[in-house]
Amino acid sequence: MIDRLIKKIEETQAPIVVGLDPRLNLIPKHIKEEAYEIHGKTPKAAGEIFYRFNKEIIDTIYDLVPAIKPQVAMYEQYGPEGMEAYIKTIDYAKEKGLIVIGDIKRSDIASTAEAYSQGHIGRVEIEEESYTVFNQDAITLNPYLGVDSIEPYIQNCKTYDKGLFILVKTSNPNSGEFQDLDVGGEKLYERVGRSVNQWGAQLIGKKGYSQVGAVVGATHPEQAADLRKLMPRSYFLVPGYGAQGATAEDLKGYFNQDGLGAIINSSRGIIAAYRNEKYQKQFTEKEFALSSREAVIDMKKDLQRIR
Ligand SMILES: O=c1ccn([C@@H]2O[C@H](COP(=O)(O)O)[C@@H](O)[C@H]2O)c(=O)[nH]1
Repeated sequence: MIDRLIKKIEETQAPIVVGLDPRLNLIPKHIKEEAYEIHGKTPKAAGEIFYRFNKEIIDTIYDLVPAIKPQVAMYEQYGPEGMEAYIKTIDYAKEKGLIVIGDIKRSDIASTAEAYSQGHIGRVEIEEESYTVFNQDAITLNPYLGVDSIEPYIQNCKTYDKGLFILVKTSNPNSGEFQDLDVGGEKLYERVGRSVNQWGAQLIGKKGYSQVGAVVGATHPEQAADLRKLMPRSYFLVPGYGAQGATAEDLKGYFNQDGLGAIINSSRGIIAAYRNEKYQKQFTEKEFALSSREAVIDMKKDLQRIR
């Protein structure tokens, strides 16, 4: 996965992942009205709305970026209809050649992690048949339960060429509450970073990076520079740019000298760009996807300044 991701980053010259986090209040009226007319104001309509919205965005940005990151919470809240939209979004993005990072943040004891791993990055078996359910290339995980909770995923990374991004230093304002605690002379996030680096050492790709990467929030540049040194071969998945306030200037220390090592996420900043005055001057609400395209182009230019 990591070599495929790096190849696409090099081809597009865009270390960008577009977060597909649809919310009904961020979706253009015409899409909602058409779905409500057919399905009523139901979870079925929500699923249809999300898929149509995502598809139009994917169609408009797939040539510019290497990857998308659907956030499972947005879909899961609507039950099976929401999850159907999640799966359809993944499959469509893959058809368009995009790498898909499922933001699922799972964590559980090994025997349960095994089931998550099979469903999300492996294959599930039903008697003598086996199926791919969620065809993601990589997923996000929470490391709180320790290495035995991560091992079932590492096995599937080897078998199926998949990737992991493990929470190391998250972007939220209270991330320091536990992650910055001193644990024997270092911060907890540093301790986790060392472990992630070690877990990934067995999965280094041709380009020198591991299939096991880290989530490092764009809102903590000092900690990121520290982690960059501790975990030179881990790819960083970096949320927090745009809507959460981080800027390109904050991101310099997330990349290695080779210009690689980080992929920056923007979700609301791209999918809701049509509500931004800057793009409203060029495009109508019905042309929301063109606003998203323009926002990706602007983000790419912004990141080029610091790489
Ligand atoms: O530390 C983290 C880990 C994950 N996220 C996720 O990234 C996106 C950010 O969305 P924006 O709209 O660009 O703020 C969202 O899916 C989060 O769940 C994060 O923000 N921070």
